[in-house]
Amino acid sequence: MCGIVGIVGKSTVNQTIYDALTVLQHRGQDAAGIVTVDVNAFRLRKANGLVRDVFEPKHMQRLQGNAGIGHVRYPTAGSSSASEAQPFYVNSPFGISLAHNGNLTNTLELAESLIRKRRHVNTTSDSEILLNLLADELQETRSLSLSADEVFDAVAKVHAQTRGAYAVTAMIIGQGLVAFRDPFGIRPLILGKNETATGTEYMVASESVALDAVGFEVMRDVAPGEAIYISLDGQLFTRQCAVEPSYAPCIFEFVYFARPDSSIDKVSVYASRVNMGAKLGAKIKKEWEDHDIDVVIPIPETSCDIALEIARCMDLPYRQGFVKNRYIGRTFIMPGQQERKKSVRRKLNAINTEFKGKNVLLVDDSIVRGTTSEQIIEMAREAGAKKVYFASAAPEIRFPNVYGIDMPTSNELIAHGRDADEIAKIIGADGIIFQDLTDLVEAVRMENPDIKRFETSVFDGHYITNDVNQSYLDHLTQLRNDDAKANRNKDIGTNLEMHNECHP
Ligand SMILES: O=P(O)(O)OC[C@H]1O[C@H](OP(=O)(O)OP(=O)(O)O)[C@H](O)[C@@H]1O
Ligand SMILES: NC(=O)CC[C@H](N)C(=O)O
Ligand SMILES: [Mg+2]
Repeated sequence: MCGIVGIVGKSTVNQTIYDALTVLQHRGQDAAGIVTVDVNAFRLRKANGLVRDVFEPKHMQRLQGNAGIGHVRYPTAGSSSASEAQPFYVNSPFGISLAHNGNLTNTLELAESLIRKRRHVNTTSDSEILLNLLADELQETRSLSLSADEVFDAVAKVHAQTRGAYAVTAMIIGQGLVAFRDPFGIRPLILGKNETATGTEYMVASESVALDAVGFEVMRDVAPGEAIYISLDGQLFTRQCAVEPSYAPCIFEFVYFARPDSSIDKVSVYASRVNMGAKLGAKIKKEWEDHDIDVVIPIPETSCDIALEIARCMDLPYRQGFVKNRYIGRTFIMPGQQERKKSVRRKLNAINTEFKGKNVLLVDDSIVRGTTSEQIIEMAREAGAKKVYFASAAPEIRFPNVYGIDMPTSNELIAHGRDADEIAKIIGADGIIFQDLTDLVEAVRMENPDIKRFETSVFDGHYITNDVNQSYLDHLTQLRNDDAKANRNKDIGTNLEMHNECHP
């Protein structure tokens, strides 16, 4: 899940984009990039690493201009190479730079069609393909100065060819900023503004928290299939560019990805998590009527709001029994299983007194590979817990994700082909309980009943874009299982990469 941002401002935007990316860091820890438009040239800095490490003062000084886009990356296609960090750049027409959150599902088909059009894609990234597709459609216009309608026509043609999930910001030299969201709105995108003495500044971002952090006011979510165009002189245009748009936002944004202080599609992420806690608390009370739980303990950080509500519903004490090292990032979005495994104990440590002699209910937002739960249960026992129960605010994750979450192979999922008892046995829990899917959907929908459905494929195997079959999933397994990724990334660093980087 990456984070994207785009701004057309009235003064230099480098610091604003940087600040926005720092609050979107939870969406991608692998690489970061910013492109600004300095008169008629792009200024680019992108590299592997966290935002605070990628941009040194010397880079910031060169990122001049009143408009720009930014990206934080969590790779879900291609490799982790710095050359696949975003934004991507293509020189024709105009000069376009693009940042993408999501994952395309017809990448191969699109790559072939681009080859037939004599377009070259230099990396294995699906986002570079998306950029070339947009460029190719804009090329068709032949205008030297684009109208908003010409930009929207190009986006409509991109929609017609592209399958999968994509929220995009793209900067076109001499023209403006275009942002669009796939026809199901799988990935989030929000629009905001800032009134200044010299006019209105506009900004789009993955989450509202990015607007809050830089003092922009939220205008509204970008609708599924909709495109936003902001000319460099600051005029805002919008148009629906998809033929049959319909809301199906990814439910995992609410479970795990997004920050609780964000609002996505008019749903407060925090409120949806509290609702998840209420639903799960009610289920535990009903199904474990004679339970012997003494205390509810969250597994920081994402599950804290959920666990607190479970404790309240069950009339049990809530204790923060694990301390999180604030300098270690999110475990699940780390690139390899070894690194993920090692990081759990470096990240979380138990306060023994909260466990000694007690029956504890550990709460997490989700169990994906079981990396966290298995180790955390072991830690709870080492800290002296008598019994360790486990509650997951998401149902069993049994199917791969193809829309921008790196869960490409079912074999890596602990719940794949296993029932709750078998999962409890593997992670070493005395009992386990999962949220029902209908309750999870309801927990989010309660905050915005206008959303009729969500993208829930990891739980039910139903892929909203209707183009995902077993042979596609097998292909993905080959391409993106942990071993394949590790092999592919072995050469990184020795490869010659073609991207603009600021030399020391
Ligand atoms: O079953 P697993 O494969 O371990 O994945 C699930 C865990 O990973 C995430 O935590 P993470 O540490 O990424 O982030 P957080 O601090 O926001 O909870 C999520 O909140 C679960 O705790
Ligand atoms: N998580 C994402 O949104 C990833 C975007 C894109 N597919 C990449 O791998 O760079
Ligand atoms: Mg967690």
